[in-house]
Amino acid sequence: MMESSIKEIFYPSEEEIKMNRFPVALTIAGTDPTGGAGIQADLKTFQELEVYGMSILTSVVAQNTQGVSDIHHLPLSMLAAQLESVFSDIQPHAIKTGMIATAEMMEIVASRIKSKQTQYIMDPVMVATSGHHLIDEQAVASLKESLLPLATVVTPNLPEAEALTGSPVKTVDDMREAAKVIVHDLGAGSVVVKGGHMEGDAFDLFYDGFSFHELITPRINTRHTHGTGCTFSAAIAAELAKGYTLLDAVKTAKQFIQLAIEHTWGLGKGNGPTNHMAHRRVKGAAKND
Ligand SMILES: Nc1ncnc2c1ncn2[C@@H]1O[C@H](COP(=O)(O)OP(=O)(O)OP(=O)(O)O)[C@@H](O)[C@H]1O
Ligand SMILES: Cc1ncc(COP(=O)(O)O)c(N)n1
Repeated sequence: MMESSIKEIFYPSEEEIKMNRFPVALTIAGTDPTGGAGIQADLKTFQELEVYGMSILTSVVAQNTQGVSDIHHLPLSMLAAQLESVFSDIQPHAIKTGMIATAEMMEIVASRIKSKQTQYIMDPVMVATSGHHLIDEQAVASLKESLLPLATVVTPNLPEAEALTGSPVKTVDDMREAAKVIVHDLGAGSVVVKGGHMEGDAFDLFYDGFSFHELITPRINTRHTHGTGCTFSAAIAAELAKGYTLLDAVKTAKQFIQLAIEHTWGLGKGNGPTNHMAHRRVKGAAKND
């Protein structure tokens, strides 16, 4: 009895194996030794959403809930070698990129993603919550020209939307304008402009090039929002890897991050990480409402 129940829970069905549709997601990002952001947060999120996670490191970051103390960018040859290791063996159904600090790194990643028919989620990580810059100034141009046009969806917060569009993004109207520029001028397939940095409700705006969808949840009054953007975009990647539509994936990711923030453990002396397991506590949480 025990044997069969374990098998049911942890192993894909014969059907899933046959269909080769055991969902696989890949994150290409930096690290966070305290586990709240970067590839650590991405892999936790993939796993919680029952997607097999793979990860490629771009930079090793010495950071915690109080800030970033040092960053080591991996040699370009190591980035290329990791990409070859993965793509020569296991094909992901969705690829997510987070922190990619230099233009050279972005060009290497873009050349591999371009050759893939896969969903690509770009989290345009630029500045950590602590204020530390995680990307070179000149890399922003490469992010816009090489990576962004490949994205199925891009998930800028307000400062990142400003950096991408060159215009202030402070109000909902600004968010709408920025969303149109990011899709129609910069070439992203779709965009979620995240309103975590605004006052009032946690208001995100999803734009797919045709219609706007407002995703609004009550703002949680907490300082523990380290890695919220990483976790949110990783959740979108997981849901797309499972075959859900873009709108359903974004809705599920919104629910996931809301619970992760609401049930934070408050770890660390600064801005603590979210609780990637929180969704398990909500019995029968709707997958997509
Ligand atoms: N205090 C909060 N309460 C509820 N939702 C929040 C809160 N802060 C952020 N969010 C939500 O978390 C998600 C991530 O948005 P946010 O603006 O924090 O991204 P970010 O700045 O890129 O995150 P980070 O840089 O910390 O990884 C969005 O869905 C946003 O609405
Ligand atoms: C490797 C990595 N990627 C992304 C972030 C942004 O997260 P936050 O804005 O919460 O610091 C980070 N701090 N570290």
